[in-house]
Amino acid sequence: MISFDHVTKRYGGFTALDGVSFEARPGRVTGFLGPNGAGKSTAMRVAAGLTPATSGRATVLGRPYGTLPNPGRHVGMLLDASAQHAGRTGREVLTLGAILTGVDRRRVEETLDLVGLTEKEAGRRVRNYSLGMRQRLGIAHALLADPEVLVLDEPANGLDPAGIRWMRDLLRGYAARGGTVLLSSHLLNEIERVADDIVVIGHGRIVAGGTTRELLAGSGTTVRSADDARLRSALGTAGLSASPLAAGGLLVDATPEVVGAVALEAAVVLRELRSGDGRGLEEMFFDLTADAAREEVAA
Ligand SMILES: Nc1ncnc2c1ncn2[C@@H]1O[C@H](COP(=O)(O)OP(=O)(O)OP(=O)(O)O)[C@@H](O)[C@H]1O
Repeated sequence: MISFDHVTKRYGGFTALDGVSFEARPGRVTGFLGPNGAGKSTAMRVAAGLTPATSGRATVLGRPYGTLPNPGRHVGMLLDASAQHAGRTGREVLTLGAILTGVDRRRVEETLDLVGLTEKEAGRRVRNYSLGMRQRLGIAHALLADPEVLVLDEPANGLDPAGIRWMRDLLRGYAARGGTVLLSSHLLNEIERVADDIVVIGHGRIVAGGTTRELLAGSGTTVRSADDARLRSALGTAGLSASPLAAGGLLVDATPEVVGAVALEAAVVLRELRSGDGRGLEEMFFDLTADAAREEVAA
C-alpha cells in the first residue's frame, strides 16, 4: 500500500504538488497519469523519500519510506533508468544492488532472466545499452528483492511492442500475487490495459481517481430522440436525471437499457442510444487535463 495524505510540495514560490491524496492498494496496478510537468515524478520521489514534502505525508506499507527497515527489500523503484552507472555491466549493477539490500546473489541471474536480458547483454557495460535494455535493467533492479511494492516512473519508455506486452504480463502477475504497483506512463492505451485503478493529476492536483472501469464507464448514456423535451420529462417522472447536451440530445445518469425502456413507455422514437463505455482513456484524459493543456499553450 502507498498512501498520499494531503501532500504539498513547493519549490520556492512554485507549487508542484498541491494537497495530493490518494492510495495505491495491494493486489492492484495503479496508473498515475498527467500531462508533462503535472507532478507525477515529484509525487513518486516524495513517496521514495528522495524529495521531502513541504506538508502532508506519504507512506509506503504504513510508514514514511525512510523509516522502513531496509526499505530496498520492501519497495522496488524505477525512477530514472538513465541513472545507472554507465561504466558498470548490467550484472555488476544488479550484484551491487543485491549486496546493498542483502539479497541472495543467485537472485541476480533469476532477475536477469525475468527481464529477458541475455548472458551477453548482462556482461555489456550500461553505456552501451539501448534505451529498452536500460529500462529492463531498471525493472530488474526494482524486482531484485522481490518487494511487496513497486514504484515505476515511465517503465515502458523505450520498450518495443514485445517489451510492452512483457511488462504488462509481469505487472499483472505481480499484482495478482498481492503486490502493489504504482506506475506512471504517457501510453494511455497501455494504462487502460494494465491498470486496475487510475489517478489523474493536473497542475499538482488530483483531478480524478477511481477504478479504470468506473472512470471509463464515465458519463452514463447519451440519447437523441424525435422529442427530447418529452423524453426528458418521462425520464424525470421515472426519477432519472437527464441534462441536455450542447450538440443536441440528452446525457442520462442510467444504463442504455433503462433509458430505452423509458422511451418505449413514453412512445418517443429514438435516433441514438449510446453508453459512455466507448469514451476511452484518451478522451477522458484530455477532458480532465484540458485546463492544464490550455495554460501550457497560453504560457
Ligand atoms: N527540483 C525542482 N526545482 C524546481 N521545480 C521543480 C523541481 N522538480 C520538479 N519541478 C517542477 O515541478 C513540476 C512537476 O514536475 P514533475 O517532474 O513532477 O512532472 P511530471 O508529471 O513527472 O512530468 P513528465 O510527464 O514531464 O515527466 C514541473 O513544473 C517541474 O518543473
